[in-house]
Amino acid sequence: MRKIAVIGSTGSIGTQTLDVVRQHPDQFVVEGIAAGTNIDLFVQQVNAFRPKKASIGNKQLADQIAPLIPAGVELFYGEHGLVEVAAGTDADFVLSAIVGSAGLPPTLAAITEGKTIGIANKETLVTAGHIVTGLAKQKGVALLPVDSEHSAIFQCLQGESLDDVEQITLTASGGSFRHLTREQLKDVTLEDALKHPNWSMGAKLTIDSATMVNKGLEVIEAHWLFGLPYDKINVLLHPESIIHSFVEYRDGSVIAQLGTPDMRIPIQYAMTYPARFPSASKRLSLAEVGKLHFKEMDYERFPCLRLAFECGKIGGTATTVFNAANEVAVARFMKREIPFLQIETIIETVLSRHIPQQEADLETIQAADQWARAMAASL
Ligand SMILES: NC(=O)C1=CN([C@@H]2O[C@H](COP(=O)(O)OP(=O)(O)OC[C@H]3O[C@@H](n4cnc5c(N)ncnc54)[C@H](OP(=O)(O)O)[C@@H]3O)[C@@H](O)[C@H]2O)C=CC1
Ligand SMILES: CC(=O)[C@@H](O)[C@H](O)COP(=O)(O)O
Ligand SMILES: [Mn+2]
Repeated sequence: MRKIAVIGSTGSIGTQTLDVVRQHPDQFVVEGIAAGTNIDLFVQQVNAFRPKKASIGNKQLADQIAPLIPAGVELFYGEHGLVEVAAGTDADFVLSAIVGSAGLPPTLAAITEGKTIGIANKETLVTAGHIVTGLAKQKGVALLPVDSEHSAIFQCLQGESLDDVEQITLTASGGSFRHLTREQLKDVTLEDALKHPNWSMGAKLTIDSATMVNKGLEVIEAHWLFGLPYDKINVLLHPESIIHSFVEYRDGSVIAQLGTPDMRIPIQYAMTYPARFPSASKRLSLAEVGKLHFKEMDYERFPCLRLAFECGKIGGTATTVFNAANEVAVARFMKREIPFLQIETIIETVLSRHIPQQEADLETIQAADQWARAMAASL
């Protein structure tokens, strides 16, 4: 029986993780769950899974739901609660699935306690990749990818040597506006941005996919997860999201991972690794799909991807600032304060005012994150 904790249990990844638990009740027990504001779903989850520890976004929400929490479940709130759920139970596997760099403290706490991490929260690696991977190495902790592209690469690397890898290619759907020109992007709405062509995901990630920031975050995530230099990481437009990513080896062989766009497949793989369990997910029929399409990335059309590569190569606090500026810009777009194209303007402007610091410790990273947030909010 694997004991798990889910950080971000009410979100897209969190609910699908709990679906996997429901499909394999004899394999998993939920020791902890943490969420933000969705108290109705959170209370349902607490009553269904009876974790030892549960945490909600803030004290006010905790007081509101306390009478609905069954005996035997300890209720926490806020950042302290996230850390309690991530690190303070008997769970041996923690699924890190909140959104944004808020995922950093609980992920570091779980690693410190030696827990295996299923890492969906890419912002954690982009914000402090060297700290997260350094601590994981020191503690002998596995960071198992959940992001579909990284799970694909991880699967393609099984039994292979990294020395034989010529390059890896992350596929990109192109997002909600892939058929639009930059001129047409001036007038797009929030509602349109939230319609991803292939995946059902949280709002922030869906917007990131439309700006191609998501692929930029994923390039940096791949650098940290697989220890590859940026010139070995490639991106290819693939509108169907069937080939989730692939690895090219030095003998000319290419190994790809394919599947229907269903996150329960990579989530379950991380939860059961190195075993594979049965899954109810829809099977891929290539005959039904018929054709797959591919196109070189256009870095003029998607400047945020170019910026992400640049920040990744600079390293240090550059990626921290890239991520934090984006988080604030996306939140502002979702509040309808700024038009879509200003997301990239804000990221670019904040980066242009930042002097990156190398080999930054956690305090320096957090200061850079806060500075970028304040700057992005003020523009
Ligand atoms: N969705 C997907 O298919 C994929 C997601 N990812 C990554 O996984 C992460 C989660 O994405 P996704 O599930 O789509 O996001 P969602 O917005 O759907 O869910 C986010 C979850 O985090 C919780 N949360 C957010 N902020 C806080 C906070 N400060 N404290 C406590 N809980 C918080 C939310 O709680 P509540 O809703 O209750 O407020 C919710 O449970 C992101 O980093 C994303 O990039 C990666 C690959 C695929
Ligand atoms: C499902 C998943 O992994 C998302 O991160 C996905 O990558 C979004 O798709 P695109 O960024 O390719 O549009
Ligand atoms: Mn992805």
